[in-house]
Amino acid sequence: MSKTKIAPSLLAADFGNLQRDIEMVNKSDADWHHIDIMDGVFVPNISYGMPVLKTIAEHATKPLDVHLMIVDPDRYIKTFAELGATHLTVHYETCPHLHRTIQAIKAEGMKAGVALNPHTNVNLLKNIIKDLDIVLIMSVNPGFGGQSFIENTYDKVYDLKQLIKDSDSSALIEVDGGVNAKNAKALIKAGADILVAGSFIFKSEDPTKTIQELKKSTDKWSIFEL
Ligand SMILES: O=C(CO)[C@H](O)[C@H](O)COP(=O)(O)O
Ligand SMILES: [Co+2]
Repeated sequence: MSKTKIAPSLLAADFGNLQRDIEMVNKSDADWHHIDIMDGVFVPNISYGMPVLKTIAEHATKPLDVHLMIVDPDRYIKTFAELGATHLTVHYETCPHLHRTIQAIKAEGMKAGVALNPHTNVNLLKNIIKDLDIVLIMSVNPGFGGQSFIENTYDKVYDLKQLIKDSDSSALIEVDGGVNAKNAKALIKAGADILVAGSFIFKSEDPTKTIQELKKSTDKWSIFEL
């Protein structure tokens, strides 16, 4: 059984059929629902906000992995907890008091994550890595789905894995942006634990099958390596 988690990004879902797409994920081999919140300030795009998240939470049966691409995320930590987020990830680039932010997320009973933009060095997390449940490596510039995967992500994942091991941290590595069947295995080999995929899943002919195949491909790889 693969330990790799698959988190379909609802950003690529059909919003006219949101309930249908959430239920597809519920019944699939996916592990989490990935929810992208964009504010049009930190990133040049606005996705959706609280009323949509409330609807997602009403229909979703798997953990809600919320990825905040917003300035001053501290203002909304409590609200996201009340709406049902189980995992809350903030961007390193938006948090001048990152330690305080992480503690505030945990105090609300959620798992805490930090996301890094493609240019942000993983070693900047050295002094907080033991406090983190997740580090999300952006493999595209945040703000839009459907972009091409940035190739230096493999090295970043590998470096982060070393940092996690050296620090005796239990943080999981999540990779987000342009993930597909072509890069999934190499990402896991580099040390990724969670793969987020939006367009690759929802724009495919049979999203349920695509999730199943993505999950299976990570499985096969681990068996092959053992
Ligand atoms: O955080 C994100 C964008 O900022 C999305 O989660 C990500 O882009 C997933 O979509 P895709 O797989 O289509 O790239
Ligand atoms: Co995301």
